[in-house]
Parts: sequence; C-alpha cells; structure tokens
Amino acid sequence: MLLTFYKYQGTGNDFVMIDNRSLNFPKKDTKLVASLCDRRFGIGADGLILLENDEMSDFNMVYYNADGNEGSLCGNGGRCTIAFAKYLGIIENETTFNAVDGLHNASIDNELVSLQMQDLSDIKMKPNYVFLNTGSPHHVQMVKNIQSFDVFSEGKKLRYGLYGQSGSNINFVESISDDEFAVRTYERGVEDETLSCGTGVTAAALAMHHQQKTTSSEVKIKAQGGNLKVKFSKDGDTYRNIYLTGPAKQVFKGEITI
Ligand SMILES: N[C@@H](CCC[C@H](N)C(=O)O)C(=O)O
Repeated sequence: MLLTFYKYQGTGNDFVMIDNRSLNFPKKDTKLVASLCDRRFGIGADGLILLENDEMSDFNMVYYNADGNEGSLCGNGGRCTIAFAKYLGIIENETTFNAVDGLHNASIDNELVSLQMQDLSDIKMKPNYVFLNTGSPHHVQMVKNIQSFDVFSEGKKLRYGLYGQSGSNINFVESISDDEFAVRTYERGVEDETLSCGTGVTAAALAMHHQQKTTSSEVKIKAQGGNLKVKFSKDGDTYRNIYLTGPAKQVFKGEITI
C-alpha cells in the first residue's frame, strides 16, 4: 500500500502526519509506526500523528511516540495537527478538537498556533524537583549551566530510576530572567532528548510559577528548537486558561510503501 504522509515540526519537535479520515492506516501495527519514525530506515520523526474524524469536534488526534506505542498528550504534536487541519481545509482559524486527554480549544494565525491545555491543580513538590501532568507526565528540575548539562544520561537515569517502566518525561530548567526560562527535555517514548516538548515546557512554566521562581502569568520558554510562550491564570490552587503558543510548520509531503 502506498501511504501519503506529511512531515511537520513545532520548534524542532518533528512528526509524521497522516490524514486517516478514511481509517485505512493499520493503527495497531507498533512496528510499522516505529519504522516510519526511524531516522535511518524510515521517514524519521519524534512521533507519528493520525488526524481522524470525530463525532464531538472538528477532528481527533491520535499520537504515537517514535517507539511505535500510543503516547499521552503531545503539545507540539497538537499544534502541528491544528496546522495540518487548516492545510486540509477542515478548520479556519479557530477549532475544538479531541485528543487522548479530552477536548482542546485552539487557534491559528499564519504559522503561530495557540493550544489550550486542560486545567491543572495536582502539583507534587519534592525537595529537588516538581512532578505534574499536563496531559503527559513531567518531572521538572532546575539545573545550572543547562547548555553543558548531560540531558541524555541524567534524563534516562531519572526516567527509569524514579518512575519505573511507565516512566515520565524529564525536563531540566534554568532561569534566564524574571519571566523567561531555558528548558531541555528527555522524552519518554523517544528515549532521547528532543529539541522541544510542548507538554514539557507547559509543565516547566507552571512549575516555575508554583515555586515562585516567576510571578508572571505569561512565561517565555527557550527550547533547543525555538521559542514558545505559556500563558495561564490561577484560580485558588488551580491553573486555568493554560495556552501553549508557538510556530508549527509543514516541512514536506511524500509517499512511502508500507
Ligand atoms: N513531544 C511531546 C510529548 C509527547 C508525550 C510523551 N513523549 C509521552 O508519551 O510521554 C509534546 O510536545 O508534548
């Protein structure tokens, strides 16, 4: 079967994107998904996304990590799927769509995509780190000299050592100014550092605010692959109106025999 695919990237977090409204893609074939994401033997990506029809909203997003397993929410993948839905003519500039963690509102202005995340109140504070779930599980830990920090080795150690087989994504954060932070992420399911993680930078921004490392409700994030913004409001113990904003771009289109 000849499969038409698109390649998208959001601040360097890259995805194979497939229009699966016909439901032709073999969704349970973990090996196929992993081989399409393989950077040497396949197309190459941090994950694969299927855009499907949805009864309750404009479309449904199904996300797989590069290891071929279905993942939890992907923030950058969500932003890229919104850009893809616009490219396909399914939406105009505003949308509501379904994902593994429920419905999301979003908007797109040229290549700038703003994705609303679920409200969040459960933030676990530990002496050296914070753990929270922004649609995907995230460990957030502050470090010094982030650019020379060994994200791969330290991330891998924590991902398995602290969180076992089910694991967590591991984010390392350094303050740049009152409202700006650098974030590097070891991603579960990719089992490597990626250039950006949308749910990870959202977790980092909320964790910084929760620990009073910033008083701003509009936090700028420098990921390795580009800049993102996380905006939110706080209502008692609950973070609401959380928006992740940044660029999402189509890179190329192709066909592959599967
Ligand atoms: N790249 C993602 C995070 C994807 C989720 C993850 N790797 C998992 O399943 O744990 C993002 O942009 O949020």
